[in-house]
Amino acid sequence: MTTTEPFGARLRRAMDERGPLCVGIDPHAALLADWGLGDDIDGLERFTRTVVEALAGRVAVLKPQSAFFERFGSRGIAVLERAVADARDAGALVVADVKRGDIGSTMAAYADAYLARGAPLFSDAVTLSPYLGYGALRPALDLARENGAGVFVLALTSNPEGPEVQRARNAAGTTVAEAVLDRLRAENAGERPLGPFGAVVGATLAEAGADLAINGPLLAPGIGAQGASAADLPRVFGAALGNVLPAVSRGVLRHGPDAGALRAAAEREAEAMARFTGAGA
Ligand SMILES: O=C(O)c1cc(=O)[nH]c(=O)n1[C@@H]1O[C@H](COP(=O)(O)O)[C@@H](O)[C@H]1O
Repeated sequence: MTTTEPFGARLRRAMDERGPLCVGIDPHAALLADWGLGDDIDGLERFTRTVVEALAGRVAVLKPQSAFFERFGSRGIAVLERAVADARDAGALVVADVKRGDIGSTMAAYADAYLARGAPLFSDAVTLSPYLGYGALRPALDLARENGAGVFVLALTSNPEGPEVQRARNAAGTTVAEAVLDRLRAENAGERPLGPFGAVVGATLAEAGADLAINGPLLAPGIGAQGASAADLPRVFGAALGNVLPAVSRGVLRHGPDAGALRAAAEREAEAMARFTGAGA
C-alpha cells in the first residue's frame, strides 16, 4: 500500500475496516464552553487535540470544519494544520471541509492549498462548491486525481435553503443537483472499487429525487444536531446505501471532553450506520 493509492480505494477500505462514519471536528463556541474551555486559541487547541487523540485511531474519516479554525486567524489555521497532520498520522482519512469554489484560475490556487502534496494543509479530500459552474472545479479535480486525493462536491445539501438553487431546472428539465451528479458519474466511470469524486447529499432530505449511482462516495451530513438519524439513510439513499459516508459533528462532540465518552459515542454511531447501510464493521 502506498499513499498514492486512489482516494476511493483508501476510503472503501477505511469504511470496511473501521465502519462507515465521518466525525466532524466543529469547535463551536458553545461546545468549547460545554467542555469547560475558553473561546480562545488555547481552548481551540485543546478541543481539537482531544478529538484527534480520541478518534483518529478509530474512525474512518475526520472532517475538520475550517470556519471554526479561521475564526482565530493564523493561529487557528496552525491548529488546523496540526490536526490534519496528526489525524492522518494516526490512520484516519481527513476531509478538509472548506467548501471552496471559484473561477478556474483561482480554483487552481485553492487546489494547491489542500490537494498538492507537501502543502501545509494537504488533506485526503476537500469539500467543493460547484455554483460557479462544475467545470470551474477542474484544477481541483485534476490535482486530486494526480495525488490520490478526493473531493466531495455539494449536490443536495442538508440545509433547508438548498433546494432553491439545487432543485432549479435548466431548459432541458434537469435540476442543478442532477447535473452535478451526472458530471461526477462521468468522472468516476470505470474506477474500482469506488471513484474519488464524491457528492454531498444531506441525510435530512425527504427524498433524493435524483440518481445517486455515481460510483463515488456520498457524504451524508445532517445526522444528530440537524435532526436526521441513521434510520433515515435507506429512505434517502436507496440502492446507493453502500457508498454512503454518514457524517456527524455535534452529535458526537457533545459527549466530550472525556476521551472514553467520545470514543463510545463514535462507536455507537458507527454501529448504527453500519446496521442501516450494510457497510463495514
Ligand atoms: O459539506 C459538509 O460537510 C456539509 C454539507 C451539508 O450539506 N450540510 C452540512 O451540515 N455540512 C457540514 O457538516 C457539519 C454538520 O455538523 P453537525 O450538524 O454538528 O453534525 C458542519 O460542519 C456543516 O458545515
